[in-house]
Amino acid sequence: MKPVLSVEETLRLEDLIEREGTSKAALMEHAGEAAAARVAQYKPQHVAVLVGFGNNGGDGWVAADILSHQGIAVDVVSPIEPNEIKSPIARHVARRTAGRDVRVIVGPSRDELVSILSEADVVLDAILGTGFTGAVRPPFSIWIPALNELGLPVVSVDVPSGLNAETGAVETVCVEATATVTLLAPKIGLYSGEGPEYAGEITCGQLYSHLDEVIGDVEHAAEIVEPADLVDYFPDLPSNVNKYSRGSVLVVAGSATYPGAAIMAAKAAARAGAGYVTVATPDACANLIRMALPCVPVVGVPSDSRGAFGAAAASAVRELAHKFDCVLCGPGMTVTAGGMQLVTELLRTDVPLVLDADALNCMSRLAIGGIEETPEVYRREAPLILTPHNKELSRLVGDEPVDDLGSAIEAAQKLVWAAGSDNLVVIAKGPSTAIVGVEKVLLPMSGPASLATAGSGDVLAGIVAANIAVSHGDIDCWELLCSYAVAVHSYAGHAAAALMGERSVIATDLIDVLGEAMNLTEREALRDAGIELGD
Ligand SMILES: NC(=O)C1=CN([C@@H]2O[C@H](COP(=O)(O)OP(=O)(O)OC[C@H]3O[C@@H](n4cnc5c(N)ncnc54)[C@H](OP(=O)(O)O)[C@@H]3O)[C@@H](O)[C@H]2O)[C@H](O)CC1
Ligand SMILES: [K+]
Repeated sequence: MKPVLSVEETLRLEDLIEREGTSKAALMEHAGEAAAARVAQYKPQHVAVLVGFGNNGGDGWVAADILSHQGIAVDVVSPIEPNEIKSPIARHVARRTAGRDVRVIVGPSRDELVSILSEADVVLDAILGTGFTGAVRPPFSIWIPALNELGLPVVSVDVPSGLNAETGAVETVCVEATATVTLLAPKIGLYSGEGPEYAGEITCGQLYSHLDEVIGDVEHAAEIVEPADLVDYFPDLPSNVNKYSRGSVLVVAGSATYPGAAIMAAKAAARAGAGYVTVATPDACANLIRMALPCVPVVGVPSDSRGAFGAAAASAVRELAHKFDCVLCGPGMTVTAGGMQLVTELLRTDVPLVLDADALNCMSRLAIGGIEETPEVYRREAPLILTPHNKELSRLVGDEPVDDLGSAIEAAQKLVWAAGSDNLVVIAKGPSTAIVGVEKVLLPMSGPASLATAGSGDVLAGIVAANIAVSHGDIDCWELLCSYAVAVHSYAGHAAAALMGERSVIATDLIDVLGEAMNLTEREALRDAGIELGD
């Protein structure tokens, strides 16, 4: 797993490295080397380097020098003369580079800038990095749209200029990068808010060879899950299993209004490897679900007058629950008094539990204000996995706004820290999903746009429940198990898009390709771990 840092954590890390004997000036030289190496991959003959006033600009000046030594024509565009740069280390490298074989253009007009950029094969964006805040001021507010309009390949240093490295917010304008070389460790803003939209392909510049020895001493905002991290998470399928010992899931879901959610969650759980899946659903929709799922037993429990779980459903489901390796509750159930009783009862059982969709909305109504104020409601011994999207997560923490990765992580941490249990994990779903446990925040591979379709969350909930059931509790890190489930879901998005076209994917397509998605996840993990693949 690769740590992802906030801006403050990055500064702490730089200080730590300096104390170990590597100066910030030396880090800037390595940053410039990493940026130059990424630009050189485009095999350019002519490069334009846009530099700002700070150290991000310093990295650009170093890169310009290296690229010109490789025989590439380099134009450096700066808002001020090298001598006027305030940061001593950036000023030093700027003056050094200006004395070499590069063309330096200071303070060009918009038209001059466009004509310089038009000659370049690749542009290096070293305007603004982690020191940027607020709205982009002139002249960069003129440079950035002019650059974007040309549509050239752009490599950004550390973060695309205009992106807030902490929040991923773009207030006014931001460089649309083809690639970003982030320095030392990825910045959280690249994965949050609008970061993924602007950053292009993210690689990390290795500036310090002993990073592994010091990074543990700096707290980090999150960790990126790499394919190889999942190499131990492929459930075996030994020949001596039966349908029960493979892992059983009870899906408590559906209502007369939303029977389809129960169908998708149950089918996804079965396709994701659970040997025995049963649906408990209100009587009102039980027959419909039976017809749709011939391979799944469907137990009808008392409905209310609207065809949702009624008051007597809770005790009926509690009786059933303890016979299963995992219970998934929520898809399509709607929020009713019966549903709230049901969720309360399930939280009291000792069966691993996944709460999704309206089970989360029921849960948020079990307390006034944020549910984290009354953690006894959801604190339990057995694993509890919550799978909220931003709105559901916001309701769980007393309607505090949750609108980007950072605020989602914060809200999820409130919940897990209040309960203080290793067995509680929040899968905070969004364009970038975070998996939040007491000690870890993991960022699994983000999924393709094809996953943004109704029912996609029901499918993910089914995959999570199946993997919990299949593991039979033999798991030392629930966050990684959830990352595996999210990765399978993402690969299903890719596989379904390849078959159907990205715009056409619907949730049932994801279920149909789950087998292929599990194979893809496994193959990628083995390849990343350097394990030879058979034919
Ligand atoms: N992580 C590492 O190990 C290393 C990172 N390096 C690089 O350094 C930058 C951070 O450098 P810093 O000097 O702190 O900040 P920036 O260069 O990103 O930006 C500061 C300048 O930007 C101006 N600024 C700030 N906000 C705005 C705005 N809204 N509009 C226009 N200009 C803005 C600011 O001007 P002030 O007037 O506010 O002072 C500064 O001039 C990091 O990202 C890496 O690229 C080092 O190479 C060392 C290794
Ligand atoms: K930049």
